[in-house]
Amino acid sequence: MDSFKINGGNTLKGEVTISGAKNAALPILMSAILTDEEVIISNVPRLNDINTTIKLLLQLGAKVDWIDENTLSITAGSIDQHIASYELVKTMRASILVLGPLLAKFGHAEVSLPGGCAIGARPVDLHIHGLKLMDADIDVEQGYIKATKAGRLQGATIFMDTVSVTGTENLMMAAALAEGTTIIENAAREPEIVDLAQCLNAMGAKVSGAGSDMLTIEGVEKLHGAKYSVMADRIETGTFLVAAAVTQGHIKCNNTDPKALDAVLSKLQEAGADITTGDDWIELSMTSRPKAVNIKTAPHPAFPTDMQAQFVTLNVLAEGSAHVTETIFENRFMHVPELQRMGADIALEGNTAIMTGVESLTGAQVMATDLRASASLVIAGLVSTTETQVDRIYHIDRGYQHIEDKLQALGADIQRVKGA
Ligand SMILES: CC(=O)N[C@H]1[C@@H](OP(=O)(O)OP(=O)(O)OC[C@H]2O[C@@H](n3ccc(=O)[nH]c3=O)[C@H](O)[C@@H]2O)O[C@H](CO)[C@@H](O)[C@@H]1O
Ligand SMILES: C=C(OP(=O)(O)O)C(=O)O
Repeated sequence: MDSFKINGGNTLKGEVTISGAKNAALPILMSAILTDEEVIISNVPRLNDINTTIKLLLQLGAKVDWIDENTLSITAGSIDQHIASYELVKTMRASILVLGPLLAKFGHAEVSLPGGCAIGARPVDLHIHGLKLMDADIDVEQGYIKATKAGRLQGATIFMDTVSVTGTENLMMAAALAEGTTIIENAAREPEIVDLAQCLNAMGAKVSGAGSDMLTIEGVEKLHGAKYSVMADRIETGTFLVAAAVTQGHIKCNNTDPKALDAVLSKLQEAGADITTGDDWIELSMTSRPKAVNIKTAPHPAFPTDMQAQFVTLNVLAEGSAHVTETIFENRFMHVPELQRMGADIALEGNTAIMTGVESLTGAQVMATDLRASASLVIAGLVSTTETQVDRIYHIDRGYQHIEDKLQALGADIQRVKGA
């Protein structure tokens, strides 16, 4: 397993190009299942999760080719399998996103239940409930969700008890080919939902209301091919901005969308960062130690859970004390014990971490447990006074394209050490 060796102390300076968003690309790639025609998707990040998605589409029988470094061509007309196996689903929970498209297009889907992961139980009951309301027959047997529908799914009004991002996406994709109109109430409002809706509409779907908590999807009989470019990764952007802030650096993130990062930018400003934005760039300059900031995660447009771990690291090094409360996932503080081993002062009380900033951290051998926890440990390594080794970085490779190359270009001393 690969690890990172980081020698902290360098100030991050320069420009970084932000990649396409993992969490938008995954549902968009799956949406190609809904049409027999070719879908060309650009700004696709080169990530392990994308490789897993391609493997899954190929196993189903789709034709998938890279046209250039970040552009994929997918033709799903040849799909003749409808099963997403445990082997793939266990490495990527987002594989659940094949359920809606396969069922809507072929009337049959078998998808392994994803099970829990390091950050929480992560059930998929809302996905199943919504599809049942659309008249699908669904059984859970031997660890698999087995869904069938003779004829087209039926439009329905679906109230989501809890705001779910992939739940909303799965139902939106299923509804695109259903007979009649589907209304999704208490829908997720994340920018990635808007991106998927725009891609579906480019394929001929009739989705409106994306970005609000009520989606209306008028089902159509057929979708057609399209060309679509994936939105920028707001979490990658936020991660680089926090990394620059803790090193008291000055960076510009290009190819990104400041409008998708309101909550994060406002917390960085509260921490003392000077932020300037343009249509597709964000510049951050930090000339002093950050000030501690209180955070509470919640669905968009509130502060994203996927930026929580990075802000814990910022607070660990900040002037003052702060609370970080995680309201989305029940176990998303796995980075805390690792940061404590580097000298962080953090107390955990239920779903709240209470941090009192220290002036510096010392390096240690630490273990990445999930994607954003890994990012927070890398950021801690950038400012620690002795060498940090972050193990199990396959987690980080799920969601950050060439993170060490991008950090090196900004002046960080970080090396990938190849493992067995
Ligand atoms: C691939 C992708 O886009 N992943 C993102 C997506 O994950 P994901 O879509 O899996 O997360 P959800 O929005 O579904 O989860 C939100 C909450 O709803 C609960 N829940 C969800 C579905 C369900 O059927 N039943 C249920 O109870 C979850 O356990 C969690 O407590 O949104 C999360 C919340 O912004 C992000 O952290 C992930 O990065
Ligand atoms: C939790 C995340 O991803 P996933 O839902 O794919 O596990 C994430 O992107 O931070």
